[in-house]
Amino acid sequence: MHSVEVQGLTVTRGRADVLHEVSFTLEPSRITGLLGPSGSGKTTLMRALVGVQSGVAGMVTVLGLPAGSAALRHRVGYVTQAPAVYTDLSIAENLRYFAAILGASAGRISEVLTEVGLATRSGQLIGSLSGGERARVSLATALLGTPDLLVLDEPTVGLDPVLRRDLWGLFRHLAGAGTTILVSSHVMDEASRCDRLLLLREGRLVADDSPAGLLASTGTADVEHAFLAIAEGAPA
Ligand SMILES: Nc1ncnc2c1ncn2[C@@H]1O[C@H](COP(=O)(O)OP(=O)(O)OP(=O)(O)O)[C@@H](O)[C@H]1O
Repeated sequence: MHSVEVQGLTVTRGRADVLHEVSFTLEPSRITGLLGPSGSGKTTLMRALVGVQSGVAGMVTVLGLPAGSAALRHRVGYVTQAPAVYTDLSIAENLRYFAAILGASAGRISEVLTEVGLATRSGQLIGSLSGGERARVSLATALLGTPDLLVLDEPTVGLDPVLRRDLWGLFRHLAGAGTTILVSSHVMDEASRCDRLLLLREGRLVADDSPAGLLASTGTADVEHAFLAIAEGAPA
């Protein structure tokens, strides 16, 4: 059973089509990496899955329902590139605010704080946190509702290698519990941590394969070179 099914997704932003006839599925318990150069349409694709993008044509079904359905609000977690948290509140106050909206319990707040490694910092104001810490608070808010689908837009940007490793460990743990994860990155070395890769180029899906399958089909040694091989071979 697919958790996400996208068929013929075309998105128009301004006067231009920024996604062209994109089709793919996502499966539970899998981490799918969404890779592509800046401007290739990664954020637009994620926004379409979450149901906050306008100008959408085609079919986007999430957990059996049309993307953006009210019933999906608790079941889909979305972490945007810019942390969506209130800087004049503490970590705990932010989480209490979002927990109230979602109907999540106080116990759940403690759980997510532990998952993102911020349990001992809950009283600290967001404004005094580092960028990486803010990103983890943002992730914690997305986890509050125990989502079945987690959509993460470049969650490891600006994080040091230890935090990046820890966060990928957390993603793997969540996938192990059945969560469907879509994570965008333009750091190609993170691609090898994914079960599957979607490569976007100029709004078109140019590859959909496992990391090993991608290297084998392009005869390359790493995802960066695989991407270049595909980009050079594909018509713009
Ligand atoms: N509000 C908008 N109006 C018109 N065009 C837009 C708008 N927002 C984004 N675009 C265009 O849509 C295309 C895809 O943008 P998108 O943000 O999805 O790319 P991305 O792959 O996520 O890039 P990055 O890695 O830099 O975040 C870009 O060409 C961008 O200029």
